[in-house]
Amino acid sequence: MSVFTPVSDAALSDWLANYAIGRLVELRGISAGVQNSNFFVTTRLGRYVLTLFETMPRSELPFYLHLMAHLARHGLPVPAPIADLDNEYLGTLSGKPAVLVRRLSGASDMAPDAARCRKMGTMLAGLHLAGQRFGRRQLNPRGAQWRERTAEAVRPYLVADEQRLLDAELRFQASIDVSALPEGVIHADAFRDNVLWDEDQIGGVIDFYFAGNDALLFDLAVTVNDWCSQPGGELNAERTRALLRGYHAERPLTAAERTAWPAMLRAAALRFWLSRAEDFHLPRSGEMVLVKDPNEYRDLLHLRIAAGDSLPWVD
Ligand SMILES: Nc1ncnc2c1ncn2[C@@H]1O[C@H](COP(=O)(O)OP(=O)(O)OP(=O)(O)O)[C@@H](O)[C@H]1O
Ligand SMILES: N[C@@H](CCO)C(=O)O
Repeated sequence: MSVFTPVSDAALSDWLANYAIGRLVELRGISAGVQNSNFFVTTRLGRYVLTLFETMPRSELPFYLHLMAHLARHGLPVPAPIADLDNEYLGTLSGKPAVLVRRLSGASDMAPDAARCRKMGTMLAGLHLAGQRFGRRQLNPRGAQWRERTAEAVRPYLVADEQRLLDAELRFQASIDVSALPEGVIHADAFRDNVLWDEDQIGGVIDFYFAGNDALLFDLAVTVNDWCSQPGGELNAERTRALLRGYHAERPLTAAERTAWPAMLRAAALRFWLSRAEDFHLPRSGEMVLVKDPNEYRDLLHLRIAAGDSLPWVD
């Protein structure tokens, strides 16, 4: 369920009077997604998605909206926000911060083949290259500081083996020098369900609300862990190499990134183990988070540690 705050046709019609996209033709709630209220909106001039932000503070939203506008200006298929007649992206509807973005075409593919993984690598490099010139900066909200804080909060809920794994991994990650890694704005949640395929092209990359500045390689690791893991969790070498090659052809990976690759795959696995464990053990009242299985990413972390240095790379 993803419509938490209702919007009536009448309220939306009034709101749209301050936009240049024509009168309302159809309003329909979207049944996927767990963070915000989303609606498909058709007007006389086109198709859009209306998002009402349920929990994110209004002050944090301009970073994301301007990032999406910036990436869209660079030709990437991301949801460009629509400005109202006062030239503002962010409005208020049903008492919530609200934005209209362009509706993109396609559907997600939960079993992408190597050719699609390669295209995803190309897309991620494009996002990183365009992001280099983005004028705003915000640290990855799920970066190193968040990791420490969240680990402390969820640790009491873990069993002894899990606590040992967590403590050892936090020590390991704290020992990694990331200063030589190229950094920039990363999507940070480019899972398969956030990418829409239109025939064999990527029609959309959505859900930028975890974006921030961090090592670009971390984004690649998040993406590879989700796109290229086999059912047991081990990386599929063909798909991993395809994704990395697609990326490398656009933004060549450096020697420092090669060295840091195993550690980044572990950092990415830890990040999603922690966020899922937090959602599971410490659900915040008033937040409607669909809890995904934390054990999947705990087990992925075990596997990446066990793999040591023998993980697929571009070569
Ligand atoms: N710009 C867009 N164009 C086309 N479809 C979209 C767009 N934005 C969202 N959708 C559709 O709405 C669904 C829910 O959106 P989204 O994933 O952003 O929800 P959310 O609740 O904000 O985030 P989460 O994925 O964390 O639950 C997507 O799976 C997709 O089908
Ligand atoms: N991609 C996240 C969900 C939040 O967007 C996860 O799988 O835990």
